[in-house]
Amino acid sequence: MACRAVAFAAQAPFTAGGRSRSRAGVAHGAPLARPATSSSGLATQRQRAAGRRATLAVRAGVTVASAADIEALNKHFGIPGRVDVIAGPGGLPTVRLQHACGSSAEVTLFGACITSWKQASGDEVLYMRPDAVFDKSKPISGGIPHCFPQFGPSDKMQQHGFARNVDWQIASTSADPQPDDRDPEVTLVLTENEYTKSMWPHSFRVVYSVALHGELLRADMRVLNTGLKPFDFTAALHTYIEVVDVEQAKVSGLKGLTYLDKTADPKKPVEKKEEREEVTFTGPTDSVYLKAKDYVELDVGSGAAVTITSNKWSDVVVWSPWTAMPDCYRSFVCVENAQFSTPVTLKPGEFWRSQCEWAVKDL
Ligand SMILES: O=P(O)(O)OC[C@H]1O[C@H](O)[C@H](O)[C@@H](O)[C@@H]1O
Repeated sequence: MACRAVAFAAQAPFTAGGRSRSRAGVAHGAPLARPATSSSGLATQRQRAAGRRATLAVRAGVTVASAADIEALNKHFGIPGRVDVIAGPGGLPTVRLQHACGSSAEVTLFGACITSWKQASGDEVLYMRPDAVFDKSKPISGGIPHCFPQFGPSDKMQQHGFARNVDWQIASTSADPQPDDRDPEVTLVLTENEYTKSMWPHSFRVVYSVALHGELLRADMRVLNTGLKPFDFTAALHTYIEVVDVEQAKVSGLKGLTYLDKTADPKKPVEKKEEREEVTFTGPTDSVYLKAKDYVELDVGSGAAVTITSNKWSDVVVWSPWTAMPDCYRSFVCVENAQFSTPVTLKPGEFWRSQCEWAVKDL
């Protein structure tokens, strides 16, 4: 693991001094997916969608966040040029991280969703579904949304839990003062409120840090039981990755694992064994690989792969909706780190921590 950013209280805005120097990236110039909806096409789509939703939000009298709110957050937490609070998609307050090497990432406070991760070349790695909306009427459909405290359907709460459907708070921002290693980072926090308690009667704190280390994206999630009784949870980082075409995409690192095939009925999965060296896509796919290894790779079909290295996430989910989403299924695959097969039990005062790193490599 590379060194962590030194925590830097953002109340005193930090302007990194010293010479500016980019780190060698993971895959400078690696050719990323360029499907029919290319990265630039996607970005344009996203801006258009954002514009549409902003208009709707005003018409409906919904205030996503005023410019003054965003300015105040930026004044408090911004580290100019490295960590900036901006009006993101649909005007949602969004933290933009920019690494000295040219890479960037964006995280919305609504849902703590990583909506964008770009390499230094400007290539977007993540995928935003065309039906994504940014007015808080539903979770953001794309990027890396959270599933917490529930992965999948539940009788007690919405599919995949409430974390992707509520506002998180910025706890801190940082940038490493070492001139060679300026990892911009934001830490977001979610705690219980009346809404979460109506579905899940527990006191908790989720602390989620997102950082850029060169072109590599890093997420660190901690869940703390702040209440007086134990609770169980499941979770996932529901990562949407853009591919050239779903039929050219391949996931490796899953051979030999037992998986739950949820395609027929998510509530009654069928247990199977993965015999394939590379998982390819020829129809709807919804598989939870149990006790997965800490490394999987998604070949996006352009001569590049997204590598996913994790720690403490027990399972990997591979999902393609296929023609159930006719407008977009060809352009993405979800490869998700999940904690599903063994729910985590936390006693009062206990915490669980998991980490994940995404990088791009040439094949
Ligand atoms: O549409 P969403 O609620 O975002 O869920 C999208 C998908 O997420 C996961 O990958 C699950 O395994 C699927 O069963 C589910 O359909």
